[in-house]
Amino acid sequence: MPDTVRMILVGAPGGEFRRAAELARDAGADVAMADAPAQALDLLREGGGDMVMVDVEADIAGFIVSLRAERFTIPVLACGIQASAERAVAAIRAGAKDYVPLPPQRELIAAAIASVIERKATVRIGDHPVLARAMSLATAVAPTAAPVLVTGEKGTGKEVMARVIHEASGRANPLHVVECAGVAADVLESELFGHEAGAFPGAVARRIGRLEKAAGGTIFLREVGALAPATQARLFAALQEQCFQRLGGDEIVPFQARLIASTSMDLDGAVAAGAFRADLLVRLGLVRVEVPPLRARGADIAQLAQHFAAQFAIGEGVAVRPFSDAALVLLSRYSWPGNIRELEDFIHRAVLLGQDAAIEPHDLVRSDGTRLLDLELSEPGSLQIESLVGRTVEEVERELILHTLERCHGNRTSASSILGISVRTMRNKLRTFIEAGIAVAPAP
Ligand SMILES: Nc1ncnc2c1ncn2[C@@H]1O[C@H](COP(=O)(O)OP(=O)(O)OP(=O)(O)O)[C@@H](O)[C@H]1O
Repeated sequence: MPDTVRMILVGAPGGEFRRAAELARDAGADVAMADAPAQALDLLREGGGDMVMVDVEADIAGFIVSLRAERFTIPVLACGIQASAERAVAAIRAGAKDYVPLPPQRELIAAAIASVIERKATVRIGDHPVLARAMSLATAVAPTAAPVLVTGEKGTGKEVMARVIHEASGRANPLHVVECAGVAADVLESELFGHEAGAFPGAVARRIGRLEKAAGGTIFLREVGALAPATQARLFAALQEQCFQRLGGDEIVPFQARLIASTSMDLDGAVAAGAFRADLLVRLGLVRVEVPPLRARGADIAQLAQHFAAQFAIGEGVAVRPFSDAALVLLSRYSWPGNIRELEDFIHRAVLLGQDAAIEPHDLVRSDGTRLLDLELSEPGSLQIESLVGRTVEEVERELILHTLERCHGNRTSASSILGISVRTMRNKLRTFIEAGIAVAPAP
């Protein structure tokens, strides 16, 4: 089932608010109506939510204080019928993300939903053998209940892979995405496990956590390596016992969600450094799916670029333009440290800025204006076999490993995936290089 955005709309039922709810539903949101902020809080505690839209005449400041006290981190939008500029500004000062005037305009409601919730594409572009290997493992494991750890550099498509697994699993409940990085440990614990009234000073009522809500579906923990030690311990116990308790509660809640976690960190290294629990890693990583970096995906780069160019051109209402051959060669020579997300951004700018009939090399620029042409690029063309003649296999292998590792910014897992060797073999080789006094790119 595709992911939906759950929106709580707070305002007097009927009239413009009902129309706003209809438009939000048309834009793909699952909308629940509440008469007042207190009822919205009840809805959130029971069923959660992704965004709230509140009548500017309501006590938005008080509502936002309650949300924070109960550790809800969802965005709030203000809306109103002919509200004064002062009221709209006051709502934004109180913490609302934006103000949407009513009567509602279809485009504004759709844009509000899209701007607050970055909806992730489930479309999967690319058929490079390295990706195909990862994909066939992902789909083979999809129908089972086994936890899956999706690894790979930032922006490679780990969340897209999690969605592929979820959709292939045929589970009815949608995918619940929980961001683990950059979220305070106590907020994340409430988000995951829920809490009972009185569990902590702001907990005025019971809240159902994501693990409970995702029963029968899939919970996706983004950047699981960022979990605080206490949360790691709680999650391990929940996986081990197949049940957990809400914070401050005694009731035993069964763990009925399929767990997928992602990481761009070297979690084996984090275990060795004592920053991540070894037993939790064993549980999470029962099956590991490695998403390859974009630079290792050959012709997929052009395919993805063409897909994004068409998608952005349609979105921006401009003509879809092809890439010149020179632009495609250029894209294939860059190392894409930010992977698909970086490619997406480059193509978006090219679509907006380009003036020619085709997208040309000079249209490919970074956000700071630096041209892709001026960035560090690999040599064009195929492997220079001639230059290898006269060298030993051992020397060539060593250089290949060291160069690949450098291109992967020291990421052992990515480099071994590109080279088609196990991480263990990679580590053993690197150890022998270091012992021989050869410099090796440090792990990120
Ligand atoms: N195969 C694909 N086809 C089309 N778009 C893709 C594909 N894979 C990834 N993307 C797009 O690339 C961007 C990054 O993907 P995603 O968020 O899944 O990466 P990630 O590895 O989870 O990122 P992070 O490490 O930052 O959490 C998204 O906008 C996504 O839609």
